[in-house]
Amino acid sequence: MSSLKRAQDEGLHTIQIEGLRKTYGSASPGDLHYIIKDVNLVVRSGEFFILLGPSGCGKSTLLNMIAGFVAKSGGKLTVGDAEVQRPGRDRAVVFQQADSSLFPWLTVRGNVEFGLRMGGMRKAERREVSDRYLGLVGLAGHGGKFPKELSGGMKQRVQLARVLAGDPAILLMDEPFGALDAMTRRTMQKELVRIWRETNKTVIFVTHDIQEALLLGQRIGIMSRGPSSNIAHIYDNPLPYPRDVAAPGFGELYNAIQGHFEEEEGEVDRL
Ligand SMILES: Nc1ncnc2c1ncn2[C@@H]1O[C@H](COP(=O)(O)OP(=O)(O)OP(=O)(O)O)[C@@H](O)[C@H]1O
Repeated sequence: MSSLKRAQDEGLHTIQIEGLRKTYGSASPGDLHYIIKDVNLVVRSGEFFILLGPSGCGKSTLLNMIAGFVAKSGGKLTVGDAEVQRPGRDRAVVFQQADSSLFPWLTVRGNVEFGLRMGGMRKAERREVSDRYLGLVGLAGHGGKFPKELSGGMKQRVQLARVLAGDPAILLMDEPFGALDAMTRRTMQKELVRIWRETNKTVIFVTHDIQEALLLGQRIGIMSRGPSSNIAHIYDNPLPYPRDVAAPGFGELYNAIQGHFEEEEGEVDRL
């Protein structure tokens, strides 16, 4: 049994969030402006969880807090037994803009191997790992190219391969396909599901696209409109993988989630 699989079985990478809050600078305690407030959530090891919500509600803030990039203002946030206080090798983030995360002076292979080289891994082993992950993301044979020679979708695959090469237990994905054209996006969604099923990683995936949420996630956490946003409702998505928008049940779930947002909009309008 692999160490990741064993860790999952033992719940070592379960993410537990209780009463989590984030506020940005305020002069007096009575005047606190909460970005997120009282967020409660448990994400199980190996789960594919979606954070879905309108622009500006705090999805990236929450993801970055789990990553350890953004400090909490209150509440509890643990991975396994450990309180999250800083970034860790068990968690890695895939950003929307691959451009800003890839080193333009390194080849595709150089980018994928960068973290491994910094970690002191020997060349032959690095080569083995980068071959494996470039193959997994469909980039075998492109290792010698530079980022500027790649399409947007290919760059995003390199970013994913680099993150996977570090073998984090938890993948935190912040609208990773948001900048791609519709066809490439669909291909990447399918690839991600395939990779997730092959690697058993925990995925938390941020999107504001209901269709994307339904194609990917086992559970979909709906964030309320900010400020003081929290997870207002969680939808289970039991549809079998690989998924298709035409699958029975897809439309019903889509309508339920859309209805949820329309109701919330109505409440905002009535204020
Ligand atoms: N460093 C910061 N200082 C002050 N306010 C911030 C900071 N970072 C984010 N915010 C505010 O927090 C709120 C939530 O932002 P966040 O980027 O988390 O939302 P989001 O749901 O990911 O949005 P989008 O879907 O548009 O990316 C916004 O109102 C934003 O202006």
